[in-house]
Amino acid sequence: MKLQFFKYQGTGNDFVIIDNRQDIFPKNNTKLVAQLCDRRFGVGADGLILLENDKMSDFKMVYYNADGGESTMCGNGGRCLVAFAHFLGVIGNETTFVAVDGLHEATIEGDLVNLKMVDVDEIREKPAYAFLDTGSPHHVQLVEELQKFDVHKEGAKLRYGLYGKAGSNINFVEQEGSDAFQVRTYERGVEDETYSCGTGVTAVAIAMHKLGKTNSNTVKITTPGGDLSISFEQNNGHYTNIHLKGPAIQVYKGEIEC
Ligand SMILES: N[C@H](CCC[C@H](N)C(=O)O)C(=O)O
Repeated sequence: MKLQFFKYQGTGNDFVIIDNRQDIFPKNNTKLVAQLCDRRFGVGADGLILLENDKMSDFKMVYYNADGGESTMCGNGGRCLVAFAHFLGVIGNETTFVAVDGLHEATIEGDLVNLKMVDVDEIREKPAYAFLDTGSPHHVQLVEELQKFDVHKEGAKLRYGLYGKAGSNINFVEQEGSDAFQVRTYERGVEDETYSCGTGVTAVAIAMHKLGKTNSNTVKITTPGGDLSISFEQNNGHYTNIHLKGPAIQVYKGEIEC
């Protein structure tokens, strides 16, 4: 089968995106998804995303990690899918779409996509880290000298050790300023460090506010793949109106025999 795909990246978190409104993609073929994401034998990506029709909203997002398994919400992937839907003319500059964690509103202006994330009501605080779910599960841990930190080794230890089979994404953080942080993320389902993780930087921004490391409701996060901005409201420990904003770029369009 000849398969047309588009390659997108959001601050270096990269995706194979397929217009599946005609329901042509073999969704249960885990091997095929993993092969398409393989950086040697396939296109290469952190994940694969399907754009599908939805009766109640503009479109539906289906997300798969590079290991081929369908997974929880992808913030950077959601931003890239909004850019793709705009490119196809499925939407204008505003949209509401459905993903595995519910409805998401988003706006697009040029290359910048502003995506509303799910509310966060529970943040588990431990002495050395915080754990919260921003559409995907995230461990958030402050470290010294982040640039020298062995993210892959330490991330895998926590992902398989502390979080067992279900796992979690692991974010290591260094404070840069009163409302600015650097983040590097070990991503579940990629089983490696990615250049950026959208639900991850969202988790970091909220955890840093909860821990009192910042008093600002708009936080700038620098990742190896670029900068993202997270804004939110907070009342009695409940975080709402959470927005993840950053670039989402179409890299190329391709065709693959599979
Ligand atoms: N690997 C994540 C999903 C993708 C998250 C990330 N790419 C993002 O931008 O949020 C998980 O299985 O929980």
